[in-house]
Amino acid sequence: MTIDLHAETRPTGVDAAVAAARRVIDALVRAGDISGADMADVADRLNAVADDLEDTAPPLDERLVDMWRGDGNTRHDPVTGPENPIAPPLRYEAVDTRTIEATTTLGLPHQGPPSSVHGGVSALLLDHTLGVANGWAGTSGMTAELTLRYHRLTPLFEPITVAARQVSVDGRKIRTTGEITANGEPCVTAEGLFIATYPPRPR
Ligand SMILES: CCCCCCCC/C=C\CCCCCCCC(=O)SCCNC(=O)CCNC(=O)[C@H](O)C(C)(C)COP(=O)(O)OP(=O)(O)OC[C@H]1O[C@@H](n2cnc3c(N)ncnc32)[C@H](O)[C@@H]1OP(=O)(O)O
Repeated sequence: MTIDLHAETRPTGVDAAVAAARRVIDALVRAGDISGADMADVADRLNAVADDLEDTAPPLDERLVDMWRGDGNTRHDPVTGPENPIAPPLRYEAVDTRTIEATTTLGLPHQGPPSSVHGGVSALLLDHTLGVANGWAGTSGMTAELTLRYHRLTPLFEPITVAARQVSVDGRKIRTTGEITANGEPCVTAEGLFIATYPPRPR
């Protein structure tokens, strides 16, 4: 089974609220305590929003079933999910039948070294992108090993491309490679071993 690469971001519903939350996260990290904003008031207003959401949320098991409906890609993951405010979000394009890529620009919430992407964020983006490349190529699995090499700093504030390719499938062992590039230069390269299995989706 191959998967859809695009979880379209909708202009309404939770996607719109999640896009607003991403703006809030970015603006808070940007503002810090040297901003002129009244942060006590900001905290009150954000807590009021959270109170409203918590009061109206469905039971957790109901939401889990909703999140995992269908058999293909999901809308909630922390890398591409239009329903997840911690997702940048990446939007993949097919390069060929086994290779995908996405271009994005990250900002201060994902900072590690000064003006550079946190190494753990790079690992997150690559783990997921390798996993989706497997889904795209037709044989999915869970990460058993992920080996990363950080060649140079990955910049914030300018476009970076995250790409992955399924290299081989040998029984249950899936080997997949990937990279993050900026200006065509590799910043991080990845080699992954995935095992073809997946926990059952909540139904
Ligand atoms: C299948 C259908 C799916 C459909 C989905 C379609 C939609 C797709 C859409 C969107 C894609 C989304 C993409 C998401 C991406 C995110 C990925 C993650 O973050 S995954 C979470 C992090 N990974 C874990 O938490 C794993 C935890 N570990 C485990 O569960 C097990 O250890 C597991 C599954 C990795 C292996 O356990 P075992 O019991 O199933 O398999 P054993 O029998 O131990 O090993 C099988 C073979 O693999 C080797 N193997 C296993 N682990 C190895 C390792 N670490 N290094 C080397 N070899 C290993 C073994 O030596 C064995 O080899 P020999 O058959 O004997 O030759």
